[in-house]
Amino acid sequence: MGKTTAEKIFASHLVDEPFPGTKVLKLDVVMCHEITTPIAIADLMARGKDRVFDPSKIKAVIDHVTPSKDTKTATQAKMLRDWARRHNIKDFFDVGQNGVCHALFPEKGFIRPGYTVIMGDSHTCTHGAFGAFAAGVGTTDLEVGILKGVCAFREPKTIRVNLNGSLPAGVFAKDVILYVIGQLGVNGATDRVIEFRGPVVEAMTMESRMTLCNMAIEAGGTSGICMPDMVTVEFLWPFISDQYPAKEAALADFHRWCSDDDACYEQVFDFDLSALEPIVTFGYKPDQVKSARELAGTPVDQVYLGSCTNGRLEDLRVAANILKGNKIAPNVRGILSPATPKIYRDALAEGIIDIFMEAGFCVTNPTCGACLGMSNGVLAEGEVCASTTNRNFMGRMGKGGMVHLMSPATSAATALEGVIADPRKYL
Ligand SMILES: CC(C)[C@H](C(=O)O)[C@@H](O)C(=O)O
Ligand code: SF4
Repeated sequence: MGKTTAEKIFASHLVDEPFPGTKVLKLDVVMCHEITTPIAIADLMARGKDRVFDPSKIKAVIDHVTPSKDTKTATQAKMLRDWARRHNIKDFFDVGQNGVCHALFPEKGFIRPGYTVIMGDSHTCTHGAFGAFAAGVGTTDLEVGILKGVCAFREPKTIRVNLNGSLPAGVFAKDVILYVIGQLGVNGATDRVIEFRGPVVEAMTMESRMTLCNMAIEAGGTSGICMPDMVTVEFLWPFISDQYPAKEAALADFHRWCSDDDACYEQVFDFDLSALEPIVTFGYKPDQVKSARELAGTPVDQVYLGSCTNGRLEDLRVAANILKGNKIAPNVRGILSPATPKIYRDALAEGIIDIFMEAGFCVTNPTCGACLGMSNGVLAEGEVCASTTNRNFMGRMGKGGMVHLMSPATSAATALEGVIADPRKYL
């Protein structure tokens, strides 16, 4: 019997099985940010265990609220900063170099096919786009990870989602994942790995695959996973070119992590996406989805472009193409947070930032900020935001505020009209 990618990673990283089904895995990367890691640090210090297993395998960033907005967030940032210095963690990203963790760490080339990755953050599943097993964990697991470089998991079963056909114009990875979550439901993949397969994924850039895997958790999934292929090799090539004689050799090496043809899945879904429309959420759960066409005309107060889901260069490009030469509606505020400094600078160099500013957008520094209602665009009570983020929970972007999740294209069209709009008319 063949193995899935997740099964291969579990088998190759297994160090112990203390109880049947509970597997302790060796970790390749432990990622840290300033909201959850300081809690782990404080506890480790209190227990006299202020140590790290391997500073080169720990990556840390201040990203959720940055630069700090008040004493509380400044203290969280300081705890992470002091800890990174104390333990000689070289890959630590502070104000000026920092960006949203799930965009920044892949951009730095920290993730490889076959890796095990944990972080005290639910959207860690994003990194599965590289063919890795990447899972969000709680404080206790994070502490053990930092201290010993291992983590215990119940081995998840894999759900295979075949994305067939090809995406029509104006339809993007975000529409695909919103549609998939709509089909699976918010608990449809609980404690499962979602393996994204098929021609639609194969045609996607790494950025789009990250958008796809990013929201696996919104269907309950432990990790999303895409098969590593030449797209993966091309993305990682600047970081691995000294390790392989040629790209084909890297591809052959990565290929061993792909699921075997005779691997066994708990469930298989087949979706033909050739007629998929732009998708928007309408309620307070990410599986409450309709087409942008059906929701067109719904008023919004703010449009937000950014986050670990859709704050990457290709997202900004798509939105800029729609905004170019136009002004956003007078009733909306437009906010753009490029996800990393590199994305920001590349967007500047391409004239994208100018297009956003000409259209009337406010451009913030790279940060999570508005995505979780902490800074740089918090909603007032009763306000509605069209957003490229991943969660529409009640009050997510501000107490009493409502969020409609959508693609960068749909949010750009919505910004121009001041009401939810179908982006296809701007193509
Ligand atoms: C702050 C952090 C723990 C949280 C998460 O785990 O997801 C945040 O990133 C979010 O998106 O709500
Ligand atoms: S951008 Fe939003 S979803 Fe992503 S890590 Fe930050 S707060 Fe969480």
